[in-house]
Amino acid sequence: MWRRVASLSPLVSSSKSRLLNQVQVAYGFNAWQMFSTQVLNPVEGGVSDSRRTPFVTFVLGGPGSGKGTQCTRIVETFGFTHLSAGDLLRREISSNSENGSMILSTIKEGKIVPSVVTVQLIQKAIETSDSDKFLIDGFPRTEENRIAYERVIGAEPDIVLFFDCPEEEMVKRVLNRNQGRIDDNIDTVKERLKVFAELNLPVIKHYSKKGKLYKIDGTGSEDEIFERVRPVFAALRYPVLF
Ligand SMILES: Nc1ncnc2c1ncn2[C@@H]1O[C@H](COP(=O)(O)OP(=O)(O)O)[C@@H](O)[C@H]1O
Ligand SMILES: Nc1ccn([C@@H]2O[C@H](COP(=O)(O)OP(=O)(O)O)[C@@H](O)[C@H]2O)c(=O)n1
Ligand SMILES: [Mg+2]
Repeated sequence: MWRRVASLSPLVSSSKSRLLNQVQVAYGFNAWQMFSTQVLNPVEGGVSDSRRTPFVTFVLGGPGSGKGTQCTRIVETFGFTHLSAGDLLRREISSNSENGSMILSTIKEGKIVPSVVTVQLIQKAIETSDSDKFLIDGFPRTEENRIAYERVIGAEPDIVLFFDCPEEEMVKRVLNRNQGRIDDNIDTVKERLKVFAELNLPVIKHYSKKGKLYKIDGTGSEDEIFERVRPVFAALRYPVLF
């Protein structure tokens, strides 16, 4: 059995602020095994207590809500490894993989790439990293994404951040993003907002019900928003983190 002890004080669930204490999370025998920092050592007499599973944060929010920007800040301050689902998919396009043209047209239309593709990319990125704490940004976008991840990885995320931002502000930010993205145009943004409301909000609701959701006000300056994010991570009492 792979065990982890974490004490969390989430600030916000869905609508009301409430204090939660997640004291122990125990996972079964699953894909996280490969993250043990020590392996069974018959010479020294067994399994070390320092075996750990990675700490996973899903980072959600509509297009332009500031997920990537705040992930960069969390990485700088708390040392997480940032995995952006969108970046992984865009990398697949540039590497001319067999799925490249399908991914390109899906992103162009503002639709969602089949979960099997995205989950495989995330799984590979996790497996080839020696980090033990990940921010998975822009994933899961749909209930199908979420269920596929849980099935393949064999675990739920530890916490979920949701950047809540008015549509008007998100549109403004995306149209000013200037990163040469094929989906940063008004028509695709409209579709992405629709997809967000229809398919991503149910995922957010799911994690809210489970007491894992931290809803962050995504308006204001980057610094102001980070000051809302900081306490979430500062409150973690998890030996792997600090
Ligand atoms: N608080 C903010 N105020 C204004 N612009 C922002 C803010 N946070 C991020 N941005 C800008 O908005 C755009 C979208 O941010 P990004 O982090 O890429 O969002 P997401 O990953 O959620 O789509 C980027 O150009 C970014 O520099
Ligand atoms: N889990 C995911 C994440 C992104 N994507 C695709 O990639 C596009 C860009 O995702 P992104 O996370 O980089 O976009 P932003 O919300 O950061 O603007 C999405 O609009 C989808 O077309 C997906 O299909 N499935
Ligand atoms: Mg992003």
